[in-house]
Amino acid sequence: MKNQIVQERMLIGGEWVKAKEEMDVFDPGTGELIATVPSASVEDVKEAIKKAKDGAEKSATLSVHERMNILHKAASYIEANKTSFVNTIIAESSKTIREARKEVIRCIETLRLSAEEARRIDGQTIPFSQMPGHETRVGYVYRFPVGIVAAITPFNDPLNLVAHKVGPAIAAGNAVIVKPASLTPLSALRLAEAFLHAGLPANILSVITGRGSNICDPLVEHDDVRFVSFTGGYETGKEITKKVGVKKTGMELGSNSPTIILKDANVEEAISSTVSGAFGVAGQNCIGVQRIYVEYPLYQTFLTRFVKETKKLKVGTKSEETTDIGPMISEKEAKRVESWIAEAKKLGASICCGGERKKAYVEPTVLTNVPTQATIATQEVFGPVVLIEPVDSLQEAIEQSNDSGYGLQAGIFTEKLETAFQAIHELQFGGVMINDSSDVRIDGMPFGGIKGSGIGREGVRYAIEAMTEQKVVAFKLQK
Ligand SMILES: NC(=O)c1ccc[n+]([C@@H]2O[C@H](COP(=O)([O-])OP(=O)(O)OC[C@H]3O[C@@H](n4cnc5c(N)ncnc54)[C@H](O)[C@@H]3O)[C@@H](O)[C@H]2O)c1
Ligand SMILES: O=C[C@H](O)CS(=O)(=O)O
Repeated sequence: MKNQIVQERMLIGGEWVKAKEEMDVFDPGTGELIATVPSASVEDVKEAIKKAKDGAEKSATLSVHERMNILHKAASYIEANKTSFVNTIIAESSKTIREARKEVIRCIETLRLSAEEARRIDGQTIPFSQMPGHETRVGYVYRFPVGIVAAITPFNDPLNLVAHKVGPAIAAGNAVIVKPASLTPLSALRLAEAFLHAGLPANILSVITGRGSNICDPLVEHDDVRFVSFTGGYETGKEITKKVGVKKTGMELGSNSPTIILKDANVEEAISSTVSGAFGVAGQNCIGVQRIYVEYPLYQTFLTRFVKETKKLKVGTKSEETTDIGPMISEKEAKRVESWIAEAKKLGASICCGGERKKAYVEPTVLTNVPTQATIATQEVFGPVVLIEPVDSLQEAIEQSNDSGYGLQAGIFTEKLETAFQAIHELQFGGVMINDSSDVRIDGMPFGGIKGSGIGREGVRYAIEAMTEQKVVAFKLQK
């Protein structure tokens, strides 16, 4: 039986509204139309900002325990409706049922962390008398909310990466306007429902659905928006930074993450971690393993074992428990990855396994001997493809790893502490994982990259810092 097509509404202030135009949402695995969402207009954006001004005043006056209570209640609502949230992620995104369950659990953690961190938004006293002439001054610094946060989010984690912006924004006493990915907007709408059930006052949260720049430009350019929190591709981030003007931004961008396997590595651990890191979410993971550098004595053994494990992965229907890899987010993206593989092969690369595409599904693919001028060697593939190359030494592995416009996270497998510390010091990334692949994140850690991978850090406490301003207060005491 064909799924019922749900005509969704978007949340502006405290009201669920339609727009003059609608936008279709498809299941990337079947190509079926699963819902329509409003395609917001510039007028809708302006209305959301107007409502958010009122929301920001309300949010700032909420006590810390009120914010904590709302965040915990939202988390509990999601926990009580876990299956529904899992099914929404499966329907609109690339995720398998096992991947979707993990994301819902992480979203609950993110919101509970946000509640906890709300009680830790503190300041410090300033010893003014350190400076001659200021002996009679005492003072302190404290944090206050920026006001309105614009949150623009990507398709691959349609729930938890929205929570990583909404949770900290509310914990810090802000209003937040979310513009979710046009391909996966439904989970963000369900998250908004959770907050309304939790008693979030009207106008603090809006979720405006629609396409990219036509509604994002008026959002990010507006002077009343004081923090732009963007997660997405490098090119989009670059466009946004040109438009935001004088306001705080957080940029969580792309990567082509490396993992180094030295000859003293625990091979079984390395294989398990890098296979999972390379092909989770069909490779559509910002910290997914795209490049693996293996020290020569281990290279052939590692490559043979990696290919053997890769061939065991089941590509298939997202809702089946046995499926390891679902579809990419669209057939268009799958064709892009297919063309990058073809280009690498034409330039001399070898395909050890995979390489085939069927509609939006791409087989997990292992390439070797990839020329450095190949697109797939330098850009972010954001698909189920990994390059495995030999290196003569740690130094060569570090040089190859750093030879990238990105710098999000890297991994290295070695048993030697000195080697690990050399890699930690010399790898130019926002995160270095030891005896793990690059694909490691907990929701409480500082997360973000350098170079083309972004500006600033997310992770609940760090997002709260970015979504607040500091105010210094000094009292001049009477002598
Ligand atoms: N660093 C991180 O934390 C992180 C996490 C997840 C994904 N990502 C990155 O996101 C990318 C994949 O996600 P995507 O394809 O949704 O990214 P994308 O840049 O295509 O879109 C991200 C968001 O920006 C919106 N957008 C598109 N064009 C825009 C424009 N001109 N102005 C303003 N907004 C615009 C989209 O509608 C979407 O909501 C990858 O590069 C991935 O590495 C990074
Ligand atoms: O795609 C990038 C994500 O931020 C990684 S994680 O899903 O949050 O671990």
